[in-house]
Amino acid sequence: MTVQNRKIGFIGAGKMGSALMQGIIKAGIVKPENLGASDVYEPFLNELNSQLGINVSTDNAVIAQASDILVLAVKPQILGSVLEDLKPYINADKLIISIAAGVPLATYENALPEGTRVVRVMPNIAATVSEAASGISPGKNATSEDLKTALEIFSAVGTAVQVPESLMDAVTGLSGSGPAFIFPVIEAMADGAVLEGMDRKSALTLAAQTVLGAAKMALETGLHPGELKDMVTSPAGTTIQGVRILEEAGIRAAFMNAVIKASERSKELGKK
Ligand SMILES: NC(=O)C1=CN([C@@H]2O[C@H](COP(=O)(O)OP(=O)(O)OC[C@H]3O[C@@H](n4cnc5c(N)ncnc54)[C@H](OP(=O)(O)O)[C@@H]3O)[C@@H](O)[C@H]2O)C=CC1
Ligand SMILES: O=C(O)[C@@H]1CCC=N1
Repeated sequence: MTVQNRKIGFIGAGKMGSALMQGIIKAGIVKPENLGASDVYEPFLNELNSQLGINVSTDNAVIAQASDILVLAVKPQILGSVLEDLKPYINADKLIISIAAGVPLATYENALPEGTRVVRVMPNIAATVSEAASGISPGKNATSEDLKTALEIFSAVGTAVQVPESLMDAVTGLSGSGPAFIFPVIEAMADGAVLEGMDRKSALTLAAQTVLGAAKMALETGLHPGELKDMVTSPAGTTIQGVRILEEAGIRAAFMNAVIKASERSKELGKK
């Protein structure tokens, strides 16, 4: 069964919930009238209703009851109380997809009625432009059809891969948080060119396209990033000078540590 004729509801229509809704509508896998969202902030819901044509409510119960697939997109810190509120409206006919950082599948399975089908997903904000990277782990009651459904939804907004749940915190630290590690790289590289005299707009365009092009080469050639770096660094040329500066600044350790720290925070959030 495809998601085409199923009703998908979002509990929480903040940054990630609305990014996913935009991406899903853009991909055309669900009609706006089959999408719904609830949130505590009404003006934002009204904006989503007028921009995307989706159904909205400030009452989570309304969206939960109307949905076949319920995407939980609230902060991990308030998830416990949201699950308590939702419990009366959940049964084994509904598929629950949660994108909350850190929270293990067992938390949902224990808090919701026996047999509830849950899939845990960690997407990223690039769903807005159909380029999300998502990790997906099905829970103990999820069927193979449920996994297919989750893969269909998250592949429609980018790339989605199944991962064992034990790696979901690593996915969170890497691709969930990762866009925020790369945006400053784009900004800082552009700053360098601005310092050299380039206008800000051209500098940002060239910096962002450089990151996009490098990522595309890594994905499409399948070559090791070290080999790709070697293709740019001419002997006694410009690039190797820049590479030395980055190595002196400890860029590799900094990025590794950022991913590790974010993964650790994801683990911590799951324990609360
Ligand atoms: N942002 C990202 O890049 C990513 C986020 N995630 C996950 O997505 C989830 C949402 O994150 P994000 O979108 O950034 O957070 P946001 O704060 O932007 O969105 C959460 C929304 O839920 C609303 N809300 C608060 N309480 C309730 C409630 N009881 N019922 C319904 N809605 C409520 C919030 O309103 P208010 O602000 O008024 O409290 C807010 O609009 C988190 O669990 C996060 O871990 C996963 C991957 C990437
Ligand atoms: O920062 C966070 O906690 C969320 C999860 C991954 C991206 N944003």
